[in-house]
Amino acid sequence: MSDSNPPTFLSTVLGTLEALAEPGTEPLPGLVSPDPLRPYVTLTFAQSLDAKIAGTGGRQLILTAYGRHRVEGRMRTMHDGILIGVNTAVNDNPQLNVRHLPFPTQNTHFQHYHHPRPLILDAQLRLSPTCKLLTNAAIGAGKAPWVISSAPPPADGFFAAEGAAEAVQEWEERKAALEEAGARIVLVERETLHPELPPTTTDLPVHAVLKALKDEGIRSVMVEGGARIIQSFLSASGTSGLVDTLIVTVAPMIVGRDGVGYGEGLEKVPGLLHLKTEVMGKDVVMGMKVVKV
Ligand SMILES: NC(=O)C1=CN([C@@H]2O[C@H](COP(=O)(O)OP(=O)(O)OC[C@H]3O[C@@H](n4cnc5c(N)ncnc54)[C@H](OP(=O)(O)O)[C@@H]3O)[C@@H](O)[C@H]2O)C=CC1
Ligand SMILES: Nc1nc(O)c(N)c(N[C@@H]2O[C@H](COP(=O)(O)O)[C@@H](O)[C@H]2O)n1
Repeated sequence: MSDSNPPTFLSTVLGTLEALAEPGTEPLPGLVSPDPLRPYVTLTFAQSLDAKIAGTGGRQLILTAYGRHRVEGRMRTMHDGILIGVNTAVNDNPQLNVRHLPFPTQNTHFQHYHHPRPLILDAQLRLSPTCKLLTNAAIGAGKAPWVISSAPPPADGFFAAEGAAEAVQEWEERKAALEEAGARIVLVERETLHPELPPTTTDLPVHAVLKALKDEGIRSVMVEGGARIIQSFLSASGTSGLVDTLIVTVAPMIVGRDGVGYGEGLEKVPGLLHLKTEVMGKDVVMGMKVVKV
C-alpha cells in the first residue's frame, strides 16, 4: 500500500473507509455516535513503554514520527473535531491540522483534506491569542479553534470569593482577546455539589462538554490528550460510556519516572475490547472498542 492511501488499520478499527482513498473536503459520515446527545469519541495518544506521554515537566516528546503521518494525520481528516487540554496547547503550541498527510497530486494541500476543528478545554482561558492554532487559521492552514470554557463564579452575592470581581474582569478580557484573534468561545456550565458555592475545580464536566459540542454540530471528536484529559475521558468512560474507540501507539522508548503519565487516579477503569494491533515502523498501534463495565 502506498503512503498516500489510508492505513487499513483505520478501516478495521473505525470502520468506514473506502471513501478515504478519494479524500474530500468533508469528514466522513461513518463515525456515528451511539448516543444522540454526544459526538462519536475516539481517544488517541502515543506513549512510551513505561506509559509516559510527555517528558519531565510536560516537555513534548516525539514518540511516533512514522505512525503519526499515516494514522494520526488520517484520523484528523476523519473527525469533525480534535480536542486537547489547555496545558497541551500551552506546552506544545500544536497545529492540529493535516499537514502531515502526503501532498496530493491536485489542488492545494490545505484545500484538499478536511481539517478538524481544534477544540481546547480551557475554563480559565489560558490559551494564547498568538498561538499557532490562531495564526494558522488566519492564513487558511487550519480551522479556527473553539475554546470550551465556563464563566467564572459571579463576583457578587454572599458566597463570592475574595478577588472574584478581578477574576471575572480578567476572564472577560482574555475572552475578548481570544475572540479578537479569531477563536470562538463555547460556554458550558460548571458543576458543583453545592450550587450556592463557587466550584472547587476548573475541570469542565466531560459529558457537558460533549453535549455542547454536539449541539454545535460536531458529530465526531478525536481526543488527543494530554494526561489529565486522558484521565478525565477514561474515568468518565468507566461508567457512562463517553469514549467509543481507543487507539494507542506504543513507541519503543523508556522515559523514566519524571515523565508525564496518565494512569494515576484512574479509579473507574473502562472495559476494552481488542479490535486490531499493527506494527507500523518501530511503533505498535492498538485499536480497542471501549465498553461499559
Ligand atoms: N504523547 C501524546 O500523544 C500526547 C502528549 N501530550 C502531552 O501532554 C502534556 C500535557 O498534559 P497535562 O499537563 O496533563 O494537560 P492537558 O493537556 O491534559 O490539560 C489539562 C488542563 O485542561 C483543563 N481542563 C478543562 N477541563 C478538563 C477536564 N475535564 N479534565 C482535565 N483537564 C481539563 C485544565 O486547565 P485549567 O487547570 O486551566 O482549568 C487542566 O489543567 C503536554 O506536555 C503534551 O506534550 C498531549 C497530547 C498527546
Ligand atoms: N501521535 C503522537 N505522537 C507523538 O509523538 C506526539 N508527541 C503526539 N502529540 C500530539 O500531537 C500534537 C502536536 O500536533 P501537531 O504536530 O502540532 O499538529 C501534540 O500537541 C499532541 O496532542 N502525538
